[in-house]
Amino acid sequence: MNNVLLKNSYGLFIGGQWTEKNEKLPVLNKYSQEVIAEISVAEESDVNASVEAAKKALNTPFSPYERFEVLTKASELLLEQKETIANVLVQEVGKPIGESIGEVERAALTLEVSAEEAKRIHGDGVPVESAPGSENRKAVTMKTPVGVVAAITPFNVPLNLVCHKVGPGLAAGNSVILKPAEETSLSAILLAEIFEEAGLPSGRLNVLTGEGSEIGGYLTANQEINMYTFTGSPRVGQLIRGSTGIRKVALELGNNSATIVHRDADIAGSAIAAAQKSFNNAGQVCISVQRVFVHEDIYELFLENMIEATKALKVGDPADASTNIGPMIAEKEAIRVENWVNEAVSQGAKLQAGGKREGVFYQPTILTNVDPEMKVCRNEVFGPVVAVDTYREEDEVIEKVNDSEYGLQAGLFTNDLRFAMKAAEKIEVGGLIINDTSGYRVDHMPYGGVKKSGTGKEGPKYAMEEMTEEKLIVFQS
Ligand SMILES: NC(=O)c1ccc[n+]([C@@H]2O[C@H](COP(=O)([O-])OP(=O)(O)OC[C@H]3O[C@@H](n4cnc5c(N)ncnc54)[C@H](O)[C@@H]3O)[C@@H](O)[C@H]2O)c1
Ligand SMILES: O=C[C@H](O)CS(=O)(=O)O
Repeated sequence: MNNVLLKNSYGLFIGGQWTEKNEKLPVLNKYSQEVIAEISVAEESDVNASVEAAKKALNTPFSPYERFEVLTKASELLLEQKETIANVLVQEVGKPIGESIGEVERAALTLEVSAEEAKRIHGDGVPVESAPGSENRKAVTMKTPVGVVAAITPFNVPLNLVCHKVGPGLAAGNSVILKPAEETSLSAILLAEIFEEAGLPSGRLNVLTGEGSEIGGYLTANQEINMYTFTGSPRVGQLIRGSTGIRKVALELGNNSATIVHRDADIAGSAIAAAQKSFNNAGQVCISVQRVFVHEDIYELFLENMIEATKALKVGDPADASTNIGPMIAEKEAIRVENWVNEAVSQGAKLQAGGKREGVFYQPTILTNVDPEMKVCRNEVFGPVVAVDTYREEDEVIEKVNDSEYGLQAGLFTNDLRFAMKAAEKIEVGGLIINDTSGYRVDHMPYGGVKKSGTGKEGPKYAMEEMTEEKLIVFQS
């Protein structure tokens, strides 16, 4: 694979200007651990300057059709640079090249859908005249931008999850201040360059890089920001919720996703799907399959198939097209996963595949004989580990799935419509995927969790609901 021609260092993007700072953070190639570029570290004054630039930009009209044009152009430019940007994802995330190309394609689609939604923003007619005494009135609602939106994003899907905030944010008529994850900020910076080229008015998108704990504090303290949209860990999500008062907050947080494989399921198909969705992006996906519940009648055969599919996965250089699983984001994360698996084994779990770490790599790992209180079941692993358990009764498995503080998505393999309907009613998640795993997502669908998995929905149309205010206008004649 060709090396991308990245610059040595990148600046902040504020009010349409790129500003280099003296203080820098390195971005590592997660496979080689070499520095690929440096990013500037924003200070409080930069945060405040970006808020001023964002507010100023709101004073210049930016019509829905203009937003449509800019977002469409950005989507096209992203696709034109697909290979280059995928190459950056390979390096900064350690994501295998096939998946990285897939992420760029999805990101372009997210922007395209956002562009389309920009033309569909509309309010409603409200029949106030039907209330006694209001016969001489008429009312409509208008959707107005919330104003300045701060978007804070995680390391694992650093381009598409940024597009899920910037796309709807701009489409809804807002200005956006983006704070991408420090480990993987380069793709977000390249996206800002693309928006510049696409003709986005100055100040509508600002990018601040640096340590989240510091910049996050400056962002939440700034009272001129109208809304926060955050994707990341529940810990940080709670911090943001706790420090933003009555302002709007959308939170897309973690999960320990479950998938049920019922006795009538396609055993081989579900086992292959579960293996793929447990381990893609080294399990660093919020809807990654972490807990599988298999009906007792098919358990042995399912497990055999899943172990075979898992052992066929190749771990290695993410730039190599034959690689399925690359490095984790950092060695300390691989060590954490290793500790959790070792602890589970010491508590009685059985290793069916994997269980070994080599530096920043952790092998795809299947555990059985698990207990719900083990960390690998109770917590979010965010690594290539899956716990496979059994069940006998429908109500029992629904209870097992719901025995979680999270509730983002779940999967259920069955052709039994009655069970599927019951599961749809009883399973506590934002999305239930029938005949596929928890790991299914297309970018225009409503996506978001219940319980500790967050509040608010993404998918451009749904995110734009969150990023607009519904204003009522009443006319009296
Ligand atoms: N629900 C979803 O759609 C979704 C998608 C992807 C990832 N995630 C979750 O994200 C987590 C993994 O990502 P991560 O490790 O990058 O998460 P993280 O919470 O550590 O970081 C996310 C972002 O928050 C910033 N940040 C850190 N401290 C902050 C603070 N005090 N105030 C404000 N911002 C701060 C970081 O710099 C980063 O940009 C997992 O829990 C995963 O499930 C959820
Ligand atoms: O990590 C969670 C992501 O939202 C999943 S996806 O990449 O959007 O499918």
